[in-house]
Amino acid sequence: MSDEQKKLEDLLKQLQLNNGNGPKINAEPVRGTNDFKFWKTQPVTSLEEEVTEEGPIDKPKKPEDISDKTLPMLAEFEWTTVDIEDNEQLEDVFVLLNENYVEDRDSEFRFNYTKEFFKWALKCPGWNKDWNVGVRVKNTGKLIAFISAIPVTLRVRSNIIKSVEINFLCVHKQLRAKRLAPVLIKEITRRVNKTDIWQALYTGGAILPSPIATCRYTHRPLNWNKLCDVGFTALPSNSTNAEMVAKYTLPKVTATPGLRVMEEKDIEETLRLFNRYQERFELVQNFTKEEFHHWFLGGLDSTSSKDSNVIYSYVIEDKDGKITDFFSFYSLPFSILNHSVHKDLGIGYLFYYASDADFNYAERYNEEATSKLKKRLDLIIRDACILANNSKMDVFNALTSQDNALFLDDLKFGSGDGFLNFYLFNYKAFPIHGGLLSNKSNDVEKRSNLGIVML
Ligand SMILES: CCCCCCCCCCCCCC(=O)SCCNC(=O)CCNC(=O)[C@H](O)C(C)(C)COP(=O)(O)OP(=O)(O)OC[C@H]1O[C@@H](n2cnc3c(N)ncnc32)[C@H](O)[C@@H]1OP(=O)(O)O
Repeated sequence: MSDEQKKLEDLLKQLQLNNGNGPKINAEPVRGTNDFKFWKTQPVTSLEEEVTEEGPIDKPKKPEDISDKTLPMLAEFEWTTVDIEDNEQLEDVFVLLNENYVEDRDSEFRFNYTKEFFKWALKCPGWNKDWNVGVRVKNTGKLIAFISAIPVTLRVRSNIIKSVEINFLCVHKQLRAKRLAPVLIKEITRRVNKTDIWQALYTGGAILPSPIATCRYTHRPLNWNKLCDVGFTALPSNSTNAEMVAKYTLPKVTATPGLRVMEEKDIEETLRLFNRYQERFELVQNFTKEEFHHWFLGGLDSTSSKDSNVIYSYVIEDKDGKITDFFSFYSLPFSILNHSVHKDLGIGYLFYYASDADFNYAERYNEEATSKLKKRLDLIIRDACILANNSKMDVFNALTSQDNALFLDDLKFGSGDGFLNFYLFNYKAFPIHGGLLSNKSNDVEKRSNLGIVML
């Protein structure tokens, strides 16, 4: 591995952003399902099993069959339902997450979760106050653990599943390995089951029984100089600074004719385009109009996440006024501690996109269809990088999901060390291709059949 690659790998290692425990994946010894004391008791597909039929694992239950009582909790702690509309309680959550969500990091960088980010992530249409579950120290009231659920409608191949997405599971660093996580998971399961929902989607770096898909993180440096300055990377010995800057420098102006910020009036047409694009994937989230509005135009109220620079959505309109493409990315920066000049590191994450470039072809893998879509995605995702850069983001992340493998190499996204596993709770499903070949490089030909992006 060259110096430059090594440095980039180091940079990428530090940028294992989503779900914190990504970097551990390679170090984990291989375990069998029986070694998972908690998970072997849950309705999940075991690691050894070959799925022969898709569908729920547990026998059907009714909400009345589920206990009304919270799970027992250790004497010094107590359950709390975090009211995320109360600024103080919301602050407790982001202090907990900012300080404890990401592991394996010297105390140089921290996620800079903001209230706006949480409002966007947790207050989606249909959100349930009861599903923001915390644990506090009885004496002091300090929040030491959290888990959340939001409602989603999933499509797994042709089956529509009313479900939840579980996210932001976190236990304070000093209280790790005390089996609190299984209690949090069981408590959120109880609360969700009480509303007659029996399936969940979740992701993580850790390998648990059993991933339905595995994707890899990729990262596109935008501001090489700053990434160097803050110690994320150093100048490779065989390159000049000018060469590295030239490699990653993007123009200020986007290239796609008709590109503009997505507006309220575009919602219906863009959702139609998006739904049609998503048909190609085997696992997707189905959005209602209201949900689409929330996830792509920001919050539900006037203090919208869009205005707070959390979610960025763009459409491309042709000369007849038809929307032909759309793309979106969100921002979740790091705070840089103890640096004299730089206080933040801007990080953009590719979210959803759609294009009609291959709609005239019945077959997704048709050579001409592939070439048209690749050309289009190269153009529009490059513009996404330009816009992210113009919005002061320093690096742009994408997974190997969706059709991403078509543009990742061309647009200079480097493969990261982290992998993200996708899991379904109480639902057996055949594996879904995550866009990786067996040697873990991008599968440019087949791309991915996973059409869902989780925060
Ligand atoms: C229908 C509704 C259903 C709803 C529920 C659906 C399921 C939702 C599932 C949750 C989806 C979350 C999605 C996200 O938010 S993924 C993000 C997870 N958070 C982080 O990585 C932040 C930093 N880490 C921590 O805060 C802690 O290390 C956590 C909280 C992760 C574990 O705490 P701790 O380190 O103190 O351990 P323990 O002694 O309490 O517990 C040990 C047990 O926990 C199992 N474990 C470890 N990590 C994870 C993990 N990421 N998903 C599921 N299980 C995990 C582990 O294998 C062991 O079980 P087993 O090996 O004995 O079997």
